[in-house]
Amino acid sequence: MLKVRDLSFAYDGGAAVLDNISISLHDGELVSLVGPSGCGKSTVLRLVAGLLTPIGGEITWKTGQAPETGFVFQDAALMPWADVSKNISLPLSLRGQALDAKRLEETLGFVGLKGLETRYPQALSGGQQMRVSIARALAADAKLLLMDEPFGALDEILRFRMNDLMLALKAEQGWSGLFVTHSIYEAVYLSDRVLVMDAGRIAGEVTPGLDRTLAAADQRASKSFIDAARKVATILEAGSMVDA
Ligand SMILES: Nc1ncnc2c1ncn2[C@@H]1O[C@H](COP(=O)(O)OP(=O)(O)OP(=O)(O)O)[C@@H](O)[C@H]1O
Repeated sequence: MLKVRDLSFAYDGGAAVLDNISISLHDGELVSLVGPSGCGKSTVLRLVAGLLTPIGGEITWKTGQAPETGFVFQDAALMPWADVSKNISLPLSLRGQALDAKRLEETLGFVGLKGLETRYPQALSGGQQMRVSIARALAADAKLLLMDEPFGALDEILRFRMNDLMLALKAEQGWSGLFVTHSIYEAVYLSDRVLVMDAGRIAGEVTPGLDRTLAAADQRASKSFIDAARKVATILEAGSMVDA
C-alpha cells in the first residue's frame, strides 16, 4: 500500500529529526512504531498524512495516491456540541457528503455504540469516547488508519478491550494501519510487524507471528508474544535514550 523510502525531515531548518527512514506497509497490515519519547514516531505519521513535507526521500502509494485515510489520536477530540451520530459523520459532512443511515448503523454496531447515537460526548465514558473517535475514522470507509497513541490515556483493562476491538475491526474490514505507541506489549499484541525507532531512525524490526486463534489472555502468555516483546525490549535497550 505504502512505501516510505530514505525519508529525512527537520523542523524549521533545525537538526534532522528523521534520518533516512524506510518503511513499507502492505495491504491489510498493521505496523507499529515503538520507541522512546522524541524519537520521531509522530513525525513519521504526520509525513505519511501529508501534513509535513520531507527534506529528503519519498513516500509512494501503490495506487498512485493516498487512499481514504482515518486518524485516531490519544485525545478523542470529539465536538462537544454534536451528538455521537453527528461526531461520526463529521468528516463526511465537512466534505459536503452525508453518511447514509445504514452505514451509520453498521459503524455503531462495529464499535458497540448502538443506542448511544443521541448522547453528547460529555455523557460518555473515556472508552465510549474513544469508540466514537474510532467509528469516526472508519465511517468514511478508510483504507488506512493512522493512529497516534490512541489508547495511551486509558486504564489497562480498557486498553486491552480497545486492542481487541481494533483487531476484530481490522479482521472484519481489512484496512491497513500505522500505529504509534510507547507500549512494547501493545505493539506486539496488535501488530503484524513492530518497527523499533531510536533517535530518528529504524533501529530494528520484529515480526511477532502470534497465533490469532488463541484467546486474549493465552495470547499474552504465549511464547511467541513473550519472545517478540523481549526482542523489542532488547533493541530498545541497545539504543540511545532520546530526551532521557
Ligand atoms: N512542531 C515542531 N517543531 C519543532 N520541533 C518539533 C515539533 N514537533 C516535534 N518536534 C521535535 O521533533 C522530535 C520528534 O518529535 P515526535 O513528536 O515525532 O517524537 P515522538 O517519538 O512521537 O515523541 P512522543 O513519543 O513523546 O510523542 C522531538 O525532538 C521533538 O521535540
